[in-house]
Amino acid sequence: MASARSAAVPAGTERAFDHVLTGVSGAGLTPLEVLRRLDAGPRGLVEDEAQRRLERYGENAVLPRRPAAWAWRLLGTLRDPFTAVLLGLGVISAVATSWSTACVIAVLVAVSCVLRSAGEYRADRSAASLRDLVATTATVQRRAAEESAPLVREIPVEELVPGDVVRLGPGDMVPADVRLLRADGLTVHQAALTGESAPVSKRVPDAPAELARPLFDQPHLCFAGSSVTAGTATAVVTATGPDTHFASAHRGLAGRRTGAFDRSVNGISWTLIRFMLLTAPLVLLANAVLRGRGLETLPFAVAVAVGLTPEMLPVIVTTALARGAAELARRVGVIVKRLPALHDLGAVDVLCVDKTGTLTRDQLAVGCYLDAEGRTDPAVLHWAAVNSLWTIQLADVPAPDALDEAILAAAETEGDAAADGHDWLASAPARREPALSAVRGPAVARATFTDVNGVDVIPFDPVRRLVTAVVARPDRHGVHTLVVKGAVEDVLDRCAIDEETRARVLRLAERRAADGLRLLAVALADRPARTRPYTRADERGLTLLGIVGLRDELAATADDALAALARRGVAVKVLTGDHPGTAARVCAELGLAPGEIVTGDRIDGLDDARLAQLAAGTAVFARCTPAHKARVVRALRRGGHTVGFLGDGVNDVPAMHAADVALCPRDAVDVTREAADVVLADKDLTVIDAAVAAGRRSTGNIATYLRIAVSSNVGNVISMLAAGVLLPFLPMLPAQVLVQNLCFDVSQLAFAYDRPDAADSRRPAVLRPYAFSRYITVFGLVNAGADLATFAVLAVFTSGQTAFHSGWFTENLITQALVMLLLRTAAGPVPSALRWATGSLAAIGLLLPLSPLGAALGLGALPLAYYPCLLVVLAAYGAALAVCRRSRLASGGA
Ligand SMILES: Nc1ncnc2c1ncn2[C@@H]1O[C@H](COP(=O)(O)OP(=O)(O)OP(=O)(O)O)[C@@H](O)[C@H]1O
Ligand SMILES: [Mg+2]
Repeated sequence: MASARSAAVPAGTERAFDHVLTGVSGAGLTPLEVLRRLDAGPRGLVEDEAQRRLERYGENAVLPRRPAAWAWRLLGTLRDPFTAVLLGLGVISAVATSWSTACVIAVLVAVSCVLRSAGEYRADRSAASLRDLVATTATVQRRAAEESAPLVREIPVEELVPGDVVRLGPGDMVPADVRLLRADGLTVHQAALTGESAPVSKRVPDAPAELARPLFDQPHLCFAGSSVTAGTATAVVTATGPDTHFASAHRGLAGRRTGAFDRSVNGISWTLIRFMLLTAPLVLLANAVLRGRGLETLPFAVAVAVGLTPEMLPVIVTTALARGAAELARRVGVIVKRLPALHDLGAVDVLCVDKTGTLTRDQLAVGCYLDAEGRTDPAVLHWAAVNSLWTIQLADVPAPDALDEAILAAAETEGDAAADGHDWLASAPARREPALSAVRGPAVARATFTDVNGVDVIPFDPVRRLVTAVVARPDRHGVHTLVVKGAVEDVLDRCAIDEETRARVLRLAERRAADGLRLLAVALADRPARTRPYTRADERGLTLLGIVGLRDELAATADDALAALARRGVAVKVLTGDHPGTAARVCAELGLAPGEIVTGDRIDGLDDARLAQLAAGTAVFARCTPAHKARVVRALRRGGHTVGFLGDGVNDVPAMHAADVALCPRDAVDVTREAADVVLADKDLTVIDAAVAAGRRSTGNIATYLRIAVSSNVGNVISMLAAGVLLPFLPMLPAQVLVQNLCFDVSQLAFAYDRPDAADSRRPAVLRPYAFSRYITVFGLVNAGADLATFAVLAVFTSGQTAFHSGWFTENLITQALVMLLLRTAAGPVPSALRWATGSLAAIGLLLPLSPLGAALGLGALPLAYYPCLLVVLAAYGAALAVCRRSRLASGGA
């Protein structure tokens, strides 16, 4: 595969370590040789050298972090379907040599593109600054100077350079392409590169023969874009940023999942475009059949079609979402990393959460330690502590784990209390291990044991649900002791016990779990000492010691948050890896009726359709592996729900990817934060309610725009068709139609600043194309009625097309302003943006026909007698709107 990599590097590019890269993956170099070729060492780069390399090779980012240039942004907006349709119509007008229409369409396209790129630029900038707040870091080992001791510290991922020595632990993103120097039980998830969903194990290979495998299967290489699911490692960076395999595979691809937002906005856009494409032939046909007009009506038909296009939709959407996101960040510290996720959040009707650290505080305290008979036995706690201690000690990156922390703290207290009774816990002096004391603080460091020595670790993973520490005991020469702790069922599966004992221990666990305790079983096995590493295959034939029970406090605001979500019509489901009994108790305490609890094994036995059925009616899923969680989420989505997932662990990542919108607390591990669309300021769950409400408000504003824009456009088309047939001339000149349309569009931007009715955010808000249809029909007809009344007035008071055009133009703009004020959903005071917009519309409507610009457009002054009559028509129109709204004749919408 060496050739594959070298082939990917363009010839003649002087990238830093091409020679090394090819060598690294192919030639079976030893770690030391790799380091030498990278001009690096196992102790890490010197800071100055790292700085030089950063300047030379650039930031370690796949895409440049600078916002795109203006020209690119403008070009990008041309790709949107509305703009494309407008441009198409412009070309048709040009071909028909209707130059004025073509020019006005060009102006329209330009205005909408400029507005749109300005809106997107602002939105991108604020989203980027929000994202920076939750950016991921890499653990790097560097030295201040050549002779200084190496220092392990966190740096922004972008500052990594080739030759850097990095540490990897569970929950880390692999920050660049790296070559492993040392690895311990490392498994990584490389789905982003290979599409393979199961994690693969990585290690420093024993035999060079293994290096002949395909690139991504090579055991000693890890790649940017993958993440660590279990185990730890130390590695040297071989390629960064655009040189990584991830970058070459994803060049130009956004690679995001499509959520509810993309589906609904795309759906609406295409419905409208289809409708619009139908209008032009209809206008042509009506004029041809009833008036015998020919192709000379083409520019008019085109203008009517353009008038129907809500080309400001993308601008409104971006502005409304960006405003919502900025407000959330300011008010409750919730960070929306991807704007459409805010809409999806408002649409969520099922929120799945994990238990520990989400519903509970993840501040555990040991509640009991029992032998297999249910009697208190300090030896159980002791061995659990030995396991915790060495799991932490032997990891390259000590990963904080509340469970292990609690066990060590309890063991220390127990040791102090029984200092003379038990000799299993040495009191002092403690052997302070730098890695541990750095992470844990003094309390844990004191609990170090002097009588056992860690040899190896088989790290925890959420599928196996257990962790093994291998230790050597001073009193047993030539023997290694495997200390295993983990989920009761999974440890029992690996113990040499009879069915009866197994059943008894399971019952004991059941009883304790019903008290809400988290349970771990502890087991031992002696093996002849060896130097070969221990593997999962060694975890069998164990002797059961007993179980440790840990208590976890409920999160302070969890019950309030769940109640608030229920009021908003969001069903909460718990997906946990824990014991069903523990999960049931926690849910009951939170007032969440657990009902029947479904376990992971049961999920395995169901096909997708049956699972979808079951999932809809189940509130708690226990003993779930990461894959189970993801399957449940997918099943719920298939059942028509919009699903959010809130989790904080590596084991939640697959489910987060499967959900419409993924949430995590700010202190979650890197992969989880990377997978999340929405990052919560802290573990206070009540902010989710605020976020959901903000999402629904943004969606509400977009829906208001759509309802009003589309219904008045529909009204206009009906009037145009009617007038076209009734009049001996065109009811409006193409340029007039387009100018009027431009005024409508720009004024409607104000809806992004409205605050919709609170009642609107009481249920999940989804934009559905067909939900608007009744509303649009009713108000479209009322609008057309006002136009026809105006035609009658004009017929009485005026003659000639200029006066007719002017009269209708004035009426149209003022009715539009009325509609905007009367049909907005909010009951509160009119925001100033909307006051300005409607005021300006009315002013333009009244004054433009009198101005020189009006004259250029073919408009002119109107007889004074027209105005009082117009007032009567407007009053009647306003009254009709109010009646329709009140009678809920036209309910529907978002
Ligand atoms: N450090 C550990 N050592 C041993 N066993 C553990 C450890 N952490 C978790 N387990 C076991 O693995 C099971 C699943 O843990 P995991 O962290 O995967 O659960 P989860 O899905 O995150 O659940 P939760 O909803 O409680 O967060 C736990 O119930 C426990 O029995
Ligand atoms: Mg968890």
